[in-house]
Amino acid sequence: MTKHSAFSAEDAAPAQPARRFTSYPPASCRTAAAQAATGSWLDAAARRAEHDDWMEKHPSALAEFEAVLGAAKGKQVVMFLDYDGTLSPIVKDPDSAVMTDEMREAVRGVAERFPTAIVSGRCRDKVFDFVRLAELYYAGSHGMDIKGPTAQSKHAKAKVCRALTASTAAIPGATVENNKFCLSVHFRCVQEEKWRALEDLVRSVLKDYPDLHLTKGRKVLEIRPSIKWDKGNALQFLLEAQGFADSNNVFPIYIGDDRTDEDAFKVLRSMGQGIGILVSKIPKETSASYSLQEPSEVKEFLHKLVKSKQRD
Ligand SMILES: O=P(O)(O)OC[C@H]1O[C@H](O[C@H]2O[C@H](CO)[C@@H](O)[C@H](O)[C@H]2O)[C@H](O)[C@@H](O)[C@@H]1O
Repeated sequence: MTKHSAFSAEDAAPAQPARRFTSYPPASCRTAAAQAATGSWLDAAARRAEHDDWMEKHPSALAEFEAVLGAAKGKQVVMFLDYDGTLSPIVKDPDSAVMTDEMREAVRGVAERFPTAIVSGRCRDKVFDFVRLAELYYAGSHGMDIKGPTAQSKHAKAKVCRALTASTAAIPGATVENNKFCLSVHFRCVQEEKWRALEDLVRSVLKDYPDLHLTKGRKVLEIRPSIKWDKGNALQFLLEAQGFADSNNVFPIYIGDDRTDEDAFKVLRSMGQGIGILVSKIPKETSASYSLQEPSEVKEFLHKLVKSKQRD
């Protein structure tokens, strides 16, 4: 199997051997320096081994593209794409997480050939504003915007949004994002020493709202209604809505980077159909079968898929 070539530079073993000192530092420091260098080299080697092991279990969807195509042969590919960290890079300001025009064209190309859905934690309108492609299905608020909760829960959420905004104002850098049926409390710009305090504040606000629960994403606390409705349900709902319920001839491909995407990966595993692709540079516990390192590889994968359709 092809191993990942783009192993990150900071993980690589030091290029230089231990330096030679003439008079300074003294022998004891030399030993300490040599031990530190050996230690960090061993750490790097262990990290590389862990990464290689993970790549054996979750090979690159690009390197194994022909195998993916082989598995999809004769079946209807249905594409599911997470937004943040999959189609757009992770950035500090959630409102600036735009996708590039090249990525938009790649998604458009796929959507012209395969039924395609965006499944995001963001509210549907916001993710649509970023993607701006009319020909797609959109599932916002972790899929809740397909099967919307009641007006009463929306009202409760507006209240909790105000309460969270007020109570987290004391933590510099914390921001609250209203995702219509869900809320996000961002801490990417909060000093690490304050993370615990922020979580405690959020949890204390949520005590008054037993119908809401908290999950964690990439430097984000996500608050959602405690109903069994996640990206996995959204995937099943969208397959049914597109007429693929109980079909053996469907090959869903779900690409995502975060914990909430795991619900969709698990659904695919239990269906025994299609594949999940995790977008990650580092080894992570996942139910996805394949991996891609970053959004630029997602774009390349989408381009390959479009080309494969032209080959048919
Ligand atoms: O399901 P997704 O489309 O991946 O949405 C999950 C959350 O994504 C956004 O937050 C993440 O991306 C931000 C912009 O790059 C980054 O600043 C933040 O740290 C990440 O967690 C979005 O803002 C959240 O509302 C979504 O829940």
